[in-house]
Amino acid sequence: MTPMMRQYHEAKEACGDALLFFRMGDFYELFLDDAKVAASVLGLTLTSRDKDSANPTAMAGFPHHQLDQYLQKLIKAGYRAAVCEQVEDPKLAKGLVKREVTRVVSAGTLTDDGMLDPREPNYLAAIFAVTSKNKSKANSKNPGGSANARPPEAQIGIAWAELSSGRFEAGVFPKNRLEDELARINPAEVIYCEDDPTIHPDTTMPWSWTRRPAWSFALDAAQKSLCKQLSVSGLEGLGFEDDSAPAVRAAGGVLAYLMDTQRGSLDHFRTITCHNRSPVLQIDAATRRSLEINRTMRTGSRDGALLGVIDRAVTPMGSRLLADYLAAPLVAPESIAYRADAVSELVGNHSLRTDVRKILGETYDLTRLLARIATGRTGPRDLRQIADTLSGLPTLKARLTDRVSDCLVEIESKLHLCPELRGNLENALNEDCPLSANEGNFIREGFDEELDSLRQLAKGGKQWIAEYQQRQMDETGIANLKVGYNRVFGYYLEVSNTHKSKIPADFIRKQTLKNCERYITPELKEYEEKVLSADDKASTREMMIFADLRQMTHDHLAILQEVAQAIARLDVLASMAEVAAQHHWIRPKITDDSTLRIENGRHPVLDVSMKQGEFVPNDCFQSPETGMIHLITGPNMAGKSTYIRQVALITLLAQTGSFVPAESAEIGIADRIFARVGASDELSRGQSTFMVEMVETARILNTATSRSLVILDEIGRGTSTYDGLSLAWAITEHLHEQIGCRTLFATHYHELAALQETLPRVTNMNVAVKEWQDEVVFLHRIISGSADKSYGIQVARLAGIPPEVNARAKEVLAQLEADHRDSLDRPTIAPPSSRQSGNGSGDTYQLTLFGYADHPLIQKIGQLDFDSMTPMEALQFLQQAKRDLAPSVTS
Ligand SMILES: Nc1ncnc2c1ncn2[C@@H]1O[C@H](COP(=O)(O)OP(=O)(O)OP(=O)(O)O)[C@@H](O)[C@H]1O
Repeated sequence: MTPMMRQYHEAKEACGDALLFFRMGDFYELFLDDAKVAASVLGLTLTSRDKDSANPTAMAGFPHHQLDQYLQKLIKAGYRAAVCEQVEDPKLAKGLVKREVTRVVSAGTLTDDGMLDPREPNYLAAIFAVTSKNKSKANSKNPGGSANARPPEAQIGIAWAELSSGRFEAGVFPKNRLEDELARINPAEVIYCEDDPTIHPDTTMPWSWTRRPAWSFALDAAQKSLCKQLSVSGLEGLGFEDDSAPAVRAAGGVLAYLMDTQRGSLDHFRTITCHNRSPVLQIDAATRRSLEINRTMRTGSRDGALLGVIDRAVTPMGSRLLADYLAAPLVAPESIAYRADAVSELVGNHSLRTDVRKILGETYDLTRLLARIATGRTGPRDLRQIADTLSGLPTLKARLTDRVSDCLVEIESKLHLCPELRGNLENALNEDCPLSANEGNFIREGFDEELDSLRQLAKGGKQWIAEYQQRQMDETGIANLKVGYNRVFGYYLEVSNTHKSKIPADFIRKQTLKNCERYITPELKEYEEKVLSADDKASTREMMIFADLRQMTHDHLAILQEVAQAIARLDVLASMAEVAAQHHWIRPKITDDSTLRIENGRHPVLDVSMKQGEFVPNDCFQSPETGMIHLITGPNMAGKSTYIRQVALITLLAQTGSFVPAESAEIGIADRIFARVGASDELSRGQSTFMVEMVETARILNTATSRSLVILDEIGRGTSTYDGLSLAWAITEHLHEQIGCRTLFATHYHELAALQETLPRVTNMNVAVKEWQDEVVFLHRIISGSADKSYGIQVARLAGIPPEVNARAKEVLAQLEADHRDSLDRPTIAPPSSRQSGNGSGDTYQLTLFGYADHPLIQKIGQLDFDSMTPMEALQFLQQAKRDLAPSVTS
């Protein structure tokens, strides 16, 4: 093995399962199996080293400037990559150039702008489950209560961090909420303990999974490393009490992974937030999908989802924070009011809003710039952008003075101007700076005397060389004599063979090429010395100044992070205000009960995307007094789903502090929102559509509280009509009797309308349509009462079902309806046994699909007196009954 291959294997060993990008001169090379993966995933050409040997080594490579592009492709394909750089100047290296793995890149540890969507956070999450094996360690001081207490709910610690911003949070959650919490965080990568038998990575999820050794989740080590990183003596002060051990272990896992992969400093991780200390509106993964909060269901894109439509943020920081706000709306009325007051002020003050947005629009992504400073990956352009961002702050701060809302006052107080830092950066850096310091020439002329004089010398030297070339041409009479430069000889004079005879005696020949010869002269060498050393000295000096500026900025890290956070918050509030002002949204009244009063509400997405006035507004009034369950019937395409989603989205928006699309709204704070809307295809997860629907419904029935908001769309559709209707019936009863939460249930089972007669808090609603010449006209207006017709066949025609199929469907429908009337006339269904025994009401009600109470046969049976009948008479009665039911039954 060559020394270089030995060096390669050492590096490869240190980076585990990551593919190793090995820097060789101007190329990155991959070897052996890595090369084969790279060839297939990245489309690189597979070649081999030592082709003639018995064991050639597979290799594939690409020019160094294409690194980002290939890293991105590899990470998208679910791989991790380690970058092994040359860490000394090859010119100065004695023997083999020193190389080191400088970072390991994975989906959750991306920081390069080119690989990140500026509007999306990019979290790395770690999960740590409390299993019987590690329970005593995880929760030593709180082993789970007394002997006869119920076994404690299984728990899981989740921590999440963003390398590109320094945001770090952790919390303990019931284990059955794992998927929901991960859906809220929406991480790019999830790490978990390889020894944990209870974690089964679901590879259909949109994040990648990485196994990590158990030691990296050890409690003691986690506590120590977190305290060291955050410069605190204990984690209790940050809200992590004894019962937070799983969260601490998960956070330790995150930190260990970052330290392992980043090798550089993590100075921007300065604190960690304990998630459990500030409860939020709980939204499970299915609801998040159904409501299309971040992504649309069909295309998975941000555009068209709530987030994409209402995002008017002018900075990427604002866009990312808005995503966080929508992912975790608030439940404390005072916190909601704190934000809403600020939105209100910005809505009411047009010029303030416009000015603020204009200044914010000129700032850069301070959060990510600071992360690059902290991790030592910063360049001159980053520093210049920090200076430019700071330069907008005085006007912004001035614009925010004398504000009324506490939130804006707080934001103003956090816009630290950092005049000294700004002055230094502005004075030192050119307006147009290169990305990398190695490119040089970014320090302004006049900033540093020594640098200026070195630059002058270098420039003067080059000029001298040009003059020297001219002089030599004149003196020798060689018109095509040139001064050239290469690394081996430095400066030389090049003369073509045709002029060989004119070479003066003081030219010293250095190299013979095919058509020319190269010479040096003592005079040329003397000047070369000056020029080159001046150039070198100038770049060393420039690097020194750059390092000072970087250090100075690093010293302001904490204060600048506060500024970045303030800018992001202001941007989100101004974005909310902008949408509200543009689309005439109003501030909802937030109450602490379970009322919902929305007058002329609109769907937030359609309200923004449809032309003004096109969307038909609708009311929604729910309260314990006026009814908590709305059963909404109506034809297909009438707008049932739109309506129920609109109510859920208005509630969600209201709890983020935003205004809402309505004429007036009173929203009782919901603790959870559940949406079971539309069939989601989970075949890849091995579940049928009906199964998914039932799993999600089961979860609603098991976890909703009286303060929740539930929206259900056509529950039971994926099975037989009888099964579906029975389930929908029983689910509605359960929601009414046992949970008592606000519920909007859109359904095609018109039979459910009968529930209004016996369940006091059920109200029937339907969506108005008009029939006109066998056509159906959708009015999209929600009115009280239940629908009497489905119009499915008319809607099918609109969808392009061929006329002959449509006509036949009408015939079949007519036949079915006639049969239905003859044989199943007004059946009855008894109320649930619990209700019968519970309140003794014993009500019965009619249901056209069920029971046969009014059937003549049933009535005859009811009139029989068995005591006075002989067995033969009973048999004869049965025979006659069978004959009466002929022909359908007897055949
Ligand atoms: N209030 C409204 N104003 C204007 N257009 C609306 C309104 N509500 C719904 N629509 C339009 O009608 C279409 C159908 O709405 P929606 O999907 O809510 O109907 P639906 O009753 O749930 O239908 P289905 O029973 O077939 O699922 C939507 O695409 C939307 O564009």
